[in-house]
Order: sequence, then structure tokens, then C-alpha cells
Amino acid sequence: MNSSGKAPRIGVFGGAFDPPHNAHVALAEAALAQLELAELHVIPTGQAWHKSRTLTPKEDRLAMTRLAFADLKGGKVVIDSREVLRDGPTYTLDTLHELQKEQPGAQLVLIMGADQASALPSWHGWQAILGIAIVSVAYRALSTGGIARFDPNMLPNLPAGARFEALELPAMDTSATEIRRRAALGVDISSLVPPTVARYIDQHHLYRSA
Ligand SMILES: Nc1ncnc2c1ncn2[C@@H]1O[C@H](COP(=O)(O)OP(=O)(O)OP(=O)(O)O)[C@@H](O)[C@H]1O
Ligand SMILES: O=C(O)c1ccc[n+]([C@@H]2O[C@H](COP(=O)([O-])O)[C@@H](O)[C@H]2O)c1
Repeated sequence: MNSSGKAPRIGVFGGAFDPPHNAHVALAEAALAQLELAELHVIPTGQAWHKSRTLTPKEDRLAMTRLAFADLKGGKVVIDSREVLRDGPTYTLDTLHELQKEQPGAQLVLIMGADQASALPSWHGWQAILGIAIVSVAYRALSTGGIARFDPNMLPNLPAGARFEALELPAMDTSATEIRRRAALGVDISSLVPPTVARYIDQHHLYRSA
């Protein structure tokens, strides 16, 4: 409990971050501004079992994640490397269990874009996740136009007591897929990623082929 008698809220924001981009940073800023978090853990995924493509080496994604979120103010952001250090497929449920043990009494708030929220039933142990964490969902612009909004009632077999919070974020159509595509074509990506990330991609010759 904190001084106001409420459980401290720990934000958990995971992603492949291949690469981290401006919408990820905006999402983290919005979470810090709106969700009354004591800490925000930004967690690059280790082995993304749910993605068919091979990710960029975890060392590069972790380094870019550190660069991308370095300027977020308030000292609340923790770049959390636990998933890239863990062997085997990355399951968010494992991460939540670890955080629960480390910070008993804290309220975990799992933060994601609407595309991932709609896919929740495909996650390992998704109903257990909803028993542990509040899920905070940001809008996401779709590449086809329009905005992905999320209605929890769309999820089949939603467990009783599942809690969702909306995260207000102007829809941004930035995606890592588009950044990788542009970089492979040699097209400028400087408006889509923080300058430090753009430099890292250039210096380490990442995404030179799609
Ligand atoms: N433009 C965006 N608006 C809102 N949420 C976003 C946006 N881009 C990514 N997210 C969210 O950030 C989290 C991490 O996303 P991820 O690292 O996979 O980036 P991505 O741009 O979706 O990558 P890719 O294009 O490779 O799938 C997910 O919860 C995702 O929904
Ligand atoms: O635990 C799972 O089964 C699971 C399935 C899909 C996605 N996730 C997590 O959701 C976060 C965002 O995923 P993505 O694919 O948008 O990068 C990232 O932290 C993933 O590890 C987790």
C-alpha cells in the first residue's frame, strides 16, 4: 500500500520493439500521464512464439529499447530485460507471476494496443492473465485506414472480474513493419523513430533487407 492506502500500480508494456518507434514512446508517455503508475516496466520480448518471422537479435532490440525510452521523465521507467534473458518462448503470464512475487501487494497494469487486446484469447494463459492484471488498451490506427477500437465484450469466454481501462492516445499509424520495409528500401525513417534509434539502425546496418 502507498501513503494514500492504495496498492501501487506497476505498468507492464511489452513488445518486440523491432524497432521501437514513436508510437511506442507516445504510448508509454500516455500511460505515465494517465494510469497513476508507480513504475512502468518496458519489456522487450525474448522469443516471440506468436510471430512467424525471426526477430532481430535480442541484444539489438534491448539496446534500441534503452535508447528509445531514455528521455521519458519522472524516473518511473524501468527497461526490464527479464524476457530477453529467459530461455524458451516468452509468455507474459510468466512475467506477471515474477513481478507479483517481487512486488507483492502491487496492482499490475498490462498495457497494449487494441490489436493485441483483440488477440488476447490466443495468448498463453490469457484468462489467468486477466485474473492478475488490469489490461489497459490504447487505440491503434489500422494500415487499411480507420482505428482499432477495442470492446472487451468481443472476447469469448471473458472471465468474470476481468478489468479493462482505456488509454487515450491519438491514433498513430506507425508500425515496426513499415519501418523495416522503408529501411530495407533505403527510405528515410527519421520521422518514425527517435533520432538515437535511427542512428543505431544505421550504424548497425539493421533492416537492410526486408
Ligand atoms: N501505432 C500504434 N498505436 C498503438 N499501439 C501500438 C502501435 N504500434 C505498436 N503498438 C502496441 O505496442 C505493443 C508492441 O508492439 P510491437 O513491438 O509489436 O510493434 P508493432 O509496430 O506492432 O510491430 P510489428 O509491425 O513488427 O508487428 C503492442 O501492444 C502494440 O499493439
Ligand atoms: O504470452 C503470450 O502468449 C503472448 C502472446 C502474444 C503477445 N504477447 C506479448 O504482447 C506484447 C506485444 O506483442 P507484439 O506481438 O505486439 O510485439 C509482447 O510483450 C508479447 O510478448 C504475449
